[in-house]
Amino acid sequence: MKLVVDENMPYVRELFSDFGEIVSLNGRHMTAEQVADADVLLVRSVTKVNQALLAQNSKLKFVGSATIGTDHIDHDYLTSRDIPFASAPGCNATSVGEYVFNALLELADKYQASLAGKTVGIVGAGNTGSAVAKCLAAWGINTLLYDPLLAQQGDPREFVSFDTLLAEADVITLHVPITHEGAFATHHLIDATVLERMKPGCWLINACRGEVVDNLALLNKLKTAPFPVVLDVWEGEPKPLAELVPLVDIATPHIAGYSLEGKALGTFMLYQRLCEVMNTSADKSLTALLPATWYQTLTLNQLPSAAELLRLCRFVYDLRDDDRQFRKIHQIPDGFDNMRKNHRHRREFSALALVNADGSEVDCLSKLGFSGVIR
Ligand SMILES: NC(=O)C1=CN([C@@H]2O[C@H](COP(=O)(O)OP(=O)(O)OC[C@H]3O[C@@H](n4cnc5c(N)ncnc54)[C@H](O)[C@@H]3O)[C@@H](O)[C@H]2O)C=CC1
Ligand SMILES: O=C(O)C(=O)[C@H](O)COP(=O)(O)O
Repeated sequence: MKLVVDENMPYVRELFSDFGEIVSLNGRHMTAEQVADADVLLVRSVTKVNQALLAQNSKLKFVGSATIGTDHIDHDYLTSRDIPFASAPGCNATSVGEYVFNALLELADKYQASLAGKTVGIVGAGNTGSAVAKCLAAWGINTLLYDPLLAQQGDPREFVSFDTLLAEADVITLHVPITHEGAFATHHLIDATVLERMKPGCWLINACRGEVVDNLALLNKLKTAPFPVVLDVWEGEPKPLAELVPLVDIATPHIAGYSLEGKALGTFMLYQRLCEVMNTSADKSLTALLPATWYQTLTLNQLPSAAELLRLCRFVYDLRDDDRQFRKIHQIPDGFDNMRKNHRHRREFSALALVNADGSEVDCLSKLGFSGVIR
């Protein structure tokens, strides 16, 4: 069999070599000719999988996307061709949760604000929104959930209306798929009108899809009445609105989900699904592939202060490094994609084990709400 795969997918060879020949390609520029004789196609979010890409291929047996979002997939077309499809729901949700938590700590530090008194409005309470809520709950930070679809489905959590969210949230963080139709379409959910209705000085974080925020409206707002903004995703990726970048507090190139664990789990979930489709047993283990837990000696108080918590979070993942690099490269041709391709995968908190200088175990990470072995 021939497997055509996105070159930015870790552990593909370890997991898929038994199935046949692996051809790694640039996902953004994959062509119909390149996939014409593929038996299996494995992509990430930058490959549009549709009739234009697949029309020349009559032997495709499986398409997988190692991502949470599937807006790049023409599901109707795959169904019409009877081609099995799998994505990786939730694979990098912890990574997004930790990114947002780190971003909040950075903003609090920059503006000398306390997170304790803030109310964080989470738009979309699925896997990534819930991961954010978990981090915040562990620190006693008040959250509001807005998710009319889950509310309608009888999810037992408490939900608020969009009006309440706008009226009460000091921070709004976005965790919805990009959708263009229906009562709850998310395209430009945050537009000029909504930006005016947010509480003055409300912080805004977008780590879902760029088009959920009207970037031009945001630019105009920031020019006249600046407020704290974190953008991991941009309208028009890989070419973000150049004028917008200097006006936001933290700017990164769609890497909120780029923990090693999150990316690896995405690949692994496709491996499991392909094994099912091919009726073969999935005998490989993700744990065996991931590098060992790492250890570090840090001196920490039993209950870290906000400053100490920030130091700890920066030790695991220093968001400022990605922000600094992104500001340098975002206008260079291919800068956005090259930064993503060469991104040094950060580990999640679950991969961290800490001991105090005296050798005693540190349990403060459990306060963060992150699962994992703390030593
Ligand atoms: N920046 C990054 O690296 C990443 C971005 N993403 C993006 O984040 C999105 C969300 O991911 P998950 O939370 O895992 O998806 P999910 O499917 O678990 O949750 C999404 C939630 O949004 C809700 N929703 C849909 N329309 C809504 C609306 N108009 N208002 C409020 N809620 C609405 C749904 O009911 C659902 O509960 C993905 O679709 C993807 O586009 C996901 C992973 C990484
Ligand atoms: O999982 C998703 O959904 C994402 O947005 C991905 O983490 C984005 O990464 P790439 O698929 O573009 O590498």
